[in-house]
Amino acid sequence: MQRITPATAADLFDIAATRRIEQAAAAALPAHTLMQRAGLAVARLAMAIAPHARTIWVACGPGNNGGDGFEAAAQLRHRGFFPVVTFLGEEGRLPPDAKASLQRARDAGVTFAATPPSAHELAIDALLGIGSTRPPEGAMAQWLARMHSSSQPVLCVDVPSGLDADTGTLPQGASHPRESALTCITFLTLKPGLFTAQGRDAAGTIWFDDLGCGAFKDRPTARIAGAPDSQPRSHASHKGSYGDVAVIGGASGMAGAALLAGSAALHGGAGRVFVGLLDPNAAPVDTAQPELMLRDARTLDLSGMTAVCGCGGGEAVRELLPNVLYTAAALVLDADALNAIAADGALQTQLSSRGRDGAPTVITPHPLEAARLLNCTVGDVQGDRLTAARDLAARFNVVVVLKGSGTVIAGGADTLPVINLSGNARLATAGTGDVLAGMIGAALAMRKPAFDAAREAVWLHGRIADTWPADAAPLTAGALARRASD
Ligand SMILES: NC(=O)C1=CN([C@@H]2O[C@H](COP(=O)(O)OP(=O)(O)OC[C@H]3O[C@@H](n4cnc5c(N)ncnc54)[C@H](OP(=O)(O)O)[C@@H]3O)[C@@H](O)[C@H]2O)[C@@H](O)CC1
Ligand SMILES: [K+]
Repeated sequence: MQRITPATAADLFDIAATRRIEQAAAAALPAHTLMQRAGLAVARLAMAIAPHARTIWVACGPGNNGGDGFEAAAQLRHRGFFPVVTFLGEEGRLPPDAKASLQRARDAGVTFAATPPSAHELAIDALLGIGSTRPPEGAMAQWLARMHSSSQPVLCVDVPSGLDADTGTLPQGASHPRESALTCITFLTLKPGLFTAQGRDAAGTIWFDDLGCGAFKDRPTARIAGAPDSQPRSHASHKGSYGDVAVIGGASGMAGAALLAGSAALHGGAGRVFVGLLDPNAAPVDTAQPELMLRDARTLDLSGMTAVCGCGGGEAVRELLPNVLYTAAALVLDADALNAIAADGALQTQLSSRGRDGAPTVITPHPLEAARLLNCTVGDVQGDRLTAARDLAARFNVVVVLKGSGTVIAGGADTLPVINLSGNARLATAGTGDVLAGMIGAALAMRKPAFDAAREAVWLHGRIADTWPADAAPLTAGALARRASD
């Protein structure tokens, strides 16, 4: 059993691949072995979470997820605990594994009840796993709401019931659990939906158990990539070794966004950082960051530079985009640059031919910007973030950083997308996106391949938030930028 952390590197498998893997694993073992192992793993984790529990409520559904619950209840009873099982299903329609485990729970002397116990110290959610086909309703929805409104911990079996294990979406109106009390133990494969969209909030702390089946020979859907390797700088290097970044943005009243991106590029390790401001009346120097070389955006020659374009760009950035797309040696497009491209077919054509020509290009949309670029709704993007990121990457021949909970980094068809696990809600504050764009710019300027530059910067950006002291002042974008070298 392994706890999944932001530093974990592993492949993710969708439901279809998980089914194939489960079939192959089951065929290689005596009947019911997988479910017995799954139930034992649930019981062990339950005992670790609530070692002094008097009552453990095990809510079991109509399929094999419920079977895992019966099996866990049997194992808990054997160890002196008092599980109370509530079962929502028909015994006659249970799959064979679950039926066998139901009998094992009965044989172990587990208590069965028609309604949840009046009090419990731990709830085990074994209602639905990867076989969820529709939103939970009636008693199932009520039981889930009851678990999630209780102050007692919840242990989800395989996936939180109702969560789409491929996309991480929860049915509309699903009760929203509190992360602190949530644990999920998932079996055989790590599923992408646990790590993006609503998955992270719904699952809480995630544990993985391969049920003794080892590594799998199936095509992963995506992966979690863990911490990037740190590469020490060689002693015989100089500022030219780390490249030039030019931030293009900061229209009237929005200079701060461009300065934040510049600061992040600087602290992220770029050799020299120019900030090309779009506001002709902008101050000629940032006295707080004199290392930043402030220029009029229209005067910068971007050939040989990495441009970070769009931060605080307003409408003004639009007129510069044809030149930026044409000349920048490497490019990060953010915010207003993306909005301008979404509204202009000619810029879209230019962007995709730039990518086709092999010029390193990263776009960093949040879901609304992604929806504009894909000409769909935010709901469509959030309903399947992996597909949205892959579609954008394919359409524009770029590396895509689709921001949000479980940021997705997608590249070409032969690159497995990555879901990033570092970061938290401290990043939900103005300017953190500008900082990310600057950090990616610094990594590109150091001539890292675009996908690696994006993945590493996203991870580091999140890690700063994860390591921000709980008792410190709130994390501001300025402070985030200054720690970009961490
Ligand atoms: N076999 C093994 O040894 C192992 C199995 N494992 C475990 O099996 C799980 C997969 O089992 P599974 O395929 O039976 O699917 P599961 O999620 O239990 O649900 C299917 C049932 O729910 C029903 N249903 C669907 N939605 C519903 C709703 N909203 N409200 C009410 N009912 C709803 C659906 O009915 P139907 O849609 O057909 O009407 C069907 O009856 C997997 O996640 C893991 O926990 C692992 O431990 C490895 C070892
Ligand atoms: K479940």
